[in-house]
Amino acid sequence: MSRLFLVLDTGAAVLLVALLFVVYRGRQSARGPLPPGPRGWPLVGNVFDMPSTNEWNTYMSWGEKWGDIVSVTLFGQHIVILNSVQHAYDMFEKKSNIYSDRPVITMAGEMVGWDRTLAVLRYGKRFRETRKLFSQLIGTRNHAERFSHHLEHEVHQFLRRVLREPTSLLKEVRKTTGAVILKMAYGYEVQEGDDPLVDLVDRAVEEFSISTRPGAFLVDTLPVLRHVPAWMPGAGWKKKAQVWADDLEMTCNVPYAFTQQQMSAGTAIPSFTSAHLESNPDPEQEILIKNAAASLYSGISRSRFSSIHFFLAMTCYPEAQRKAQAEIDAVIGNDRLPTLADRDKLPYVTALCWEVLRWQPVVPLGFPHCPVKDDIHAGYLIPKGTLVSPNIWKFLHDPDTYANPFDFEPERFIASPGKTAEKDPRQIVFGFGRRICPGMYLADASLFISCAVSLAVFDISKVVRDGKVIEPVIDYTSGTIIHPRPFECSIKPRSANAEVLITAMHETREK
Ligand code: HEM
Repeated sequence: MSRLFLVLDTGAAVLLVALLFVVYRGRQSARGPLPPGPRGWPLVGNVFDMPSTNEWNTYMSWGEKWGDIVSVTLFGQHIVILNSVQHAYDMFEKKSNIYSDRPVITMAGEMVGWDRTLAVLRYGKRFRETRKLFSQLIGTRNHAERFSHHLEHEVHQFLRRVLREPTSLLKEVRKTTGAVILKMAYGYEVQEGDDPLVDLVDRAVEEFSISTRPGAFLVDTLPVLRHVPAWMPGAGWKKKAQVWADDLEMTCNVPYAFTQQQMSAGTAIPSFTSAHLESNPDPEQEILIKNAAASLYSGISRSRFSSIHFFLAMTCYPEAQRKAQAEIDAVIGNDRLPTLADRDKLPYVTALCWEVLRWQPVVPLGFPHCPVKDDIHAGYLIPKGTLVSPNIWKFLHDPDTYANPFDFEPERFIASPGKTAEKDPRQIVFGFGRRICPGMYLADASLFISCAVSLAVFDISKVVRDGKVIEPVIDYTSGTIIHPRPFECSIKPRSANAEVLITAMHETREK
């Protein structure tokens, strides 16, 4: 008897699900068809189709099968992937009044607390206020250039440390990007050796990257799970969320308190926080300033990983490296280092930096934009709240835009008789519309200066061990922000003169 009930119950449940599915599909078609995509299952949708590594490749192959706008669902959440940059411009820029919101991310945003920072903030008054503060610091090319001495100083420190310890490249890149942001945001000068604040910020940034990784936490798809008690077996992620929330809280408060204390002592170095605290001491503003300063952190990892991509590219493509060095030698000579002001005189080095951005974009799928209301785009229904992800990686490897897209060829950005330059990748790599990366000028300037001075003084090559050349494996992590897995490279001064130059730059600054 009980088996009969079980069969009836199961049968009824299946019938109900099927009915809901038909009604649901019917409702969709009444409003317009959703973009095509792999066929999912009732209720769970495309759970079994979603890739867990190199997502951008799978999405690109879906594009070849279903077209430039592909849609899937996960437990009822619509996800749209754009495989043509034109759709990204048409939706995020031309219809920016609709497509400027962000999705609610339960784990990273609500539970850890990153929703106080710009990248995760929903569109609205708070977003506009934070973005405005942010833009006042680094929103234009002029702002970035105003920081050129600071950028150059940190990069010279980087050269000196790498000269001393060439095998600790990753650690030194981390320290340099941390130092740039901490000084700009708080007027904090990092210490020699390990710096507690760089370590703290680094930890929080790593946790940001893990917690915003699409699909990393089931609670993002089923938000009701956030009410599961932390003691329940399998709820270890809740403890993790608490530890990460504490780290983020400290990352916001500790450097902020440092600036306040320096200001009271009259010893503060001018910074984003000190400037805003002086002009706006009211407590409501204090939270805004704290959150805007903390928003700077989330950008650190992107700048950092572009520098790592540069070292990987130079290890793999010695020909491009030689051409860039020849340009620096001819234009700058050997008795000084290039500066940001030399950029216009170094077109090949500039093109090489653009190619680093294009070759392996650090944010391959951008951050999702969400429409605030239903939209009909290219004849398809894009329901309110859909996660719309631009496949930036595909845009930058589209053979219609870039010839031989998988090769590393800086020349593609230099026009020559009978050949026009290919599209500037900065029009793609930094995202779109009202959510375009506000750190782009700073990122662009930092990448140029760190590439130019590194090329001026170092030879970067493959490691040779026991007479055998070690080929670096080009393999990437997954997630919102990606970076290459550890690889070996040899970094040596180009000449005795280069070595003198690195030391001299440091000593001149110290006097
Ligand atoms: C090569 C380096 C960088 C790349 C490739 C990059 C790329 C991006 C992309 C693709 C987005 C999403 C844009 C969109 O939603 O359409 C973004 C957003 C953002 N970036 Fe960057 N970024 C870089 C460096 C930086 C730096 C150095 C900072 C800060 C110092 C920064 C701060 C931000 C912030 C705060 C957002 C969120 C903006 C918003 O949601 O309104 N980024 N970035």
